[in-house]
Amino acid sequence: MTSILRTENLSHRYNSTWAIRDINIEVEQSGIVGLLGSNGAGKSTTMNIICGVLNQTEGSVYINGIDLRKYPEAAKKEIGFLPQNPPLYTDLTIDEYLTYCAQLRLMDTGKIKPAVEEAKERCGITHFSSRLIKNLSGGYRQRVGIAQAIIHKPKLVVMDEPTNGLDPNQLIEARKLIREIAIDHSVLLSSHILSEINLLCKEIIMIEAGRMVFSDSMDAFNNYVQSKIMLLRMENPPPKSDLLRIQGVTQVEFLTNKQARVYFDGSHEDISERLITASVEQGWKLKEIALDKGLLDDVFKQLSSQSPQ
Ligand SMILES: Nc1ncnc2c1ncn2[C@@H]1O[C@H](COP(=O)(O)OP(=O)(O)OP(=O)(O)O)[C@@H](O)[C@H]1O
Repeated sequence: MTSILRTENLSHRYNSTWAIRDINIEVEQSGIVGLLGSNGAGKSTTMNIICGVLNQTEGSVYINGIDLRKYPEAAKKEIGFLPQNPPLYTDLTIDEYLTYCAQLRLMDTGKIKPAVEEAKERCGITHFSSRLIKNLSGGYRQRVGIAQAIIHKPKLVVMDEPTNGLDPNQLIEARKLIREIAIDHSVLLSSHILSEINLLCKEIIMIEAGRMVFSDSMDAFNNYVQSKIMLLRMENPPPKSDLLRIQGVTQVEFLTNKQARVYFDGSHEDISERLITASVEQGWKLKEIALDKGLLDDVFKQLSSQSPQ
């Protein structure tokens, strides 16, 4: 089956330095693929090129097998795009705005009204149809942004940091909506937050400083990234020097007076055993011991030094 998205050695420079270099992405027909990278890694550049908003310096983009550079109109029919700052016209109502977006997508006049109704229904914004966009909350504006991205029923929906800046309740709703959209569309979604990608995506592509450093399933990623940090919570913590005396411990950082981050060498099973034994012997009253995978900087360092790409 043809991949819905394939990029070949995608490279771009805005000035003399490359913003992205040799990005090779392949997205199959359904589900959510995450594009992870720190700020400035090249996520927006990659997504803008994939959506035909920016012309690449080198390389190719194929949407459902169609060369985007050669046949932009045909290829763009299959793409919906939610950029980092959704292109909302805030003085229009939701109905006016979505109708305008459908016209820009060159949809047949007779199909526009039902398409607007369907997109509103899917995004849960029907009850605000005649409300001006400027009078909507951030979460609802994001839904309108998603509605414009799916109005023409594209096969691929590209979302640039769609959960950025949402409050915790809006976040839950936005994730739910994205999962629903992914049932019958392929979704490529970017984030600089590893846990966000972990929650939503079945596959992950990671870029760092414009280069692809990882591309595989989320499970493979979690197995690949071996954390070298333990988080300990103790009722009666020892001094730092005692922790540093334990074989394999290389660094200790107290986050609160009861919680410590312990960096180690060797296997985590060995170090856990030594820490637990020391806790029993020395009476630290260990309440929690867990691997800490949350430090994206460490993951980047580990992957960029290990990856063959
Ligand atoms: N219009 C531009 N002109 C010059 N340089 C640019 C331009 N847009 C982006 N860059 C540079 O290209 C690199 C990649 O930027 P890009 O916005 O693609 O990264 P990003 O991963 O999306 O980051 P963020 O999450 O901060 O948006 C950065 O070094 C950035 O400074």
